[in-house]
Amino acid sequence: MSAVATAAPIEARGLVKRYGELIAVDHVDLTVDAGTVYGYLGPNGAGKTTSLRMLLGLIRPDEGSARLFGRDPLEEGAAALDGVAGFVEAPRFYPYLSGRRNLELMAALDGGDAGDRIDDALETVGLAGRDGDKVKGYSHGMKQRLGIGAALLRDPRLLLLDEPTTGLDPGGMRDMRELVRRLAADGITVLLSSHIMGEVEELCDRVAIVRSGRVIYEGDLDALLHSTGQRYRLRTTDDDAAWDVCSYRAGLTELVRGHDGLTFAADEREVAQLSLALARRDVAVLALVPAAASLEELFFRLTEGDDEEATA
Ligand SMILES: Nc1ncnc2c1ncn2[C@@H]1O[C@H](COP(=O)(O)OP(=O)(O)OP(=O)(O)O)[C@@H](O)[C@H]1O
Repeated sequence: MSAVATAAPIEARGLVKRYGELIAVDHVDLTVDAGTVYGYLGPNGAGKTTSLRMLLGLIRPDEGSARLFGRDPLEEGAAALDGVAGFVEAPRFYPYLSGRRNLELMAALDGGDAGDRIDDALETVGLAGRDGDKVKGYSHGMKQRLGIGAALLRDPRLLLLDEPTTGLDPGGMRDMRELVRRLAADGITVLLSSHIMGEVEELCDRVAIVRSGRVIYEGDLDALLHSTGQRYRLRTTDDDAAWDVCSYRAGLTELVRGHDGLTFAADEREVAQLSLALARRDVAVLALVPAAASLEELFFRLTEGDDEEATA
C-alpha cells in the first residue's frame, strides 16, 4: 500500500493562525485516525472554525501544516480533498432552487459519479420526500442535513463538520446525532467541532479540548472521564452545611456544587469519614453515590480555570 493510502485521515502539526495581535490558533497538533469520531471541543472563540478552515485548505496557516490522508490541501489543491467533505459554519445553498437541484449543481461541479449518489444521499439524510421543495422553505435542521447530503455526494472517507447541531431544536439535534452515528458505523471518519458536551460525550471516541487557540487536552474520551479518581455525588437535607463540611476535609478534592447536590473526588475511607462528619453536624444524607465526572464538569474545569492550571 502507498504511504498516502495508509496515512491518517488528519495529521496537523504546529498549526498557527494570527489575526493581528490575536493568536486564533496556537500551535495545534492533531491526529485523527481512521474510524474515529473525533470531537474538537471548545468555548466560543477558541479557534475551532479557524482550525477546520486550515485543515480544509480554505485559509493558509501562518505556521505549521495539515495533511489529509497524507496530502497537504495547500500544496495539492483539490486532489488532497479526494475522499474529504464537510462544511465550515453553515452549509450554503441557492434558496430558490430545490434541495435536489442544489445537489445536482454540486454533483456537476464535483464531476465523476457524484450525480449517481444524489438519491442515496437524500435518503440517508431523511430528505427523500422533501427534495423537490425550495431550500428557502427548509427548516434549519433540514438545511444542515442537506449540507451532509451534499458532503455525501463526494463519497467521503472523512467528514469535517463544524458545529453541526448548533441552532437545531432537540428533535433536530437527535436526528443529526443519529445521522452522524450511522455515517460513522458505515466507516466514515468524522471530525466534529462542538461546544455541546452531551453531544460529544454521546458521539465521540476521542477529543481535543481547545482554549484560546491551544489544545489543552487531547486523547481518549473515556480516559478523560476517568482521569480524576473516583467521584461521588452527595445530596443531603442541608447542602449549605454539607458544602461547609466538605470544604474543610483535606482528603476530599475537586468539590463542585451543582443544581443536584455536590460532587467531589475521594477514596472510600474518606467517604466513610465524611458520612460521620455530616451526621455530627446533623446533616442527613439523602444520597451518596459513585458518579463518573461529566464531560461538562471537566470542560469547565479545563476551560475556565487559570491558564497554568488548565495546562497542568
Ligand atoms: N477573519 C478573521 N479576522 C479576524 N479575527 C478572526 C477571523 N476569524 C476568526 N477570528 C478570531 O479568531 C478567534 C477564533 O475564532 P473561531 O471562529 O475560530 O472560534 P470558534 O472556536 O469557532 O468559535 P465559535 O464557537 O464561536 O464558532 C476569535 O477570537 C475570532 O474573533
